[in-house]
Amino acid sequence: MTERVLLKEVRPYGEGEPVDVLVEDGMIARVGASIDVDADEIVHADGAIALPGFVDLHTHLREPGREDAETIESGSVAAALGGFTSVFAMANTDPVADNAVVVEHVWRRGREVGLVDVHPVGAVTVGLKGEKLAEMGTMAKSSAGVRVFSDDGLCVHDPLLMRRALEYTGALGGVLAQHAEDPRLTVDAQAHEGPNAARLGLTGWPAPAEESIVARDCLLAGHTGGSLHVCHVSTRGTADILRWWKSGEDRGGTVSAEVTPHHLLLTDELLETYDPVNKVNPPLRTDADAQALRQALADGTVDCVATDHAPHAAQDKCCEWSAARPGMLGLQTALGVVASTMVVPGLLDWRGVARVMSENPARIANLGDQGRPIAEGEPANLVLVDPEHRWTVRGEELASIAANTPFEGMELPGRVLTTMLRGRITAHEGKARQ
Ligand SMILES: NC(=O)N[C@@H](CC(=O)O)C(=O)O
Ligand SMILES: [Zn+2]
Repeated sequence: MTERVLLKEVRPYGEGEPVDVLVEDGMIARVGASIDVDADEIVHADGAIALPGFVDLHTHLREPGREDAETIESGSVAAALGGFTSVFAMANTDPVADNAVVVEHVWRRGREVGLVDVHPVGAVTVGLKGEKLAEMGTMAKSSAGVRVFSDDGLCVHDPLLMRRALEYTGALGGVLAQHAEDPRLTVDAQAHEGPNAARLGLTGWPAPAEESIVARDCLLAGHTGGSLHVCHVSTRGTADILRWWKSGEDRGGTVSAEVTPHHLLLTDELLETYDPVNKVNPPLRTDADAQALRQALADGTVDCVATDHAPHAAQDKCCEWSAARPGMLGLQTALGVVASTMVVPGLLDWRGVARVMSENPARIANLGDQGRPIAEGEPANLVLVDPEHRWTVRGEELASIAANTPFEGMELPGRVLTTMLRGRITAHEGKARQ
């Protein structure tokens, strides 16, 4: 096992002159100019940017149940190659992660693979049915130590159940991640409700289906003192509600929010392709929405980026639009899309990227050893990024078993050179190291 790694010429947060970073026993032992010591491995970073390892609050790893789309192993490889050191594995597996047995399995398998910390998310309701609360306390007390709860894929839309869920997760010191989409505002929605969907004869999700749930849940978080995390914010109206919530007085409770890379970049103009690879929930919205989301991420209204990495087997994506499952790959393209939508136009600098891809998600999920400063005495959870390197996305070349990327053929800036988890290199120059 490598105990001592020397990173030559890195630029923490992309600022200042390159420095060397010595990593020993999982910790950053020294940061300074020209460190000259024996090491088990030397990484010549040539001025690459060093950031704290990325934390993804929203990943679908599909194990157990749909190992033909992704496994904890293949998803961990994708995560390490994407620069992640922690991922939160959503509960909509088969069987559902609504009990201690399933969350412990996911947690243990993640540890065995060892490329990224896999934190199982516990379901809020039994079987994701939205009827009665799952045994959240048992999942919290299990060896998996679940702290994030979500019925993601489905919305906890019953108001009393949501109130109780916020009270209960609050008492456990956890956070409730809501997939905000009121199913009673539409029937069989397939896209964003607007002229583009209408032209194709598709029923849509109206923006208020998301916004009304977000507004209600913010008020409930305040009333209960609970901790709400809004998954994949997709509309301008949601950003406005969050901005109102976060402005001014202390309203009680805590509200945080994530945006996906695809909602920052893509719009419902892609409906015209009629290619199910572009089908996702919440749906791709308008250009005005995407612009508002970029602004909201830049000004802190939306706290973080989360991938909503949602692999689907070919047969679930290569069919007619309405039969296709919603969801797209995201782990290996997240950095590139954030770089192109936020860094290149000057909306975020690299310190800002560290904030939205590592520090804020680590804070929301209460991870003590992630999203930490790059400084002596801190845990060595790091990613080295070459900002100049542009690469072309090829679904077949991604590590996921599924290949459903909406960014196929797109050239993205920013390449992950090295990912390091507690001092161990988990990915280097495009290869994971198990
Ligand atoms: N985002 C999606 O379109 N799909 C996700 C569920 C989800 O994140 O809502 C999935 O599990 O496939
Ligand atoms: Zn969701």
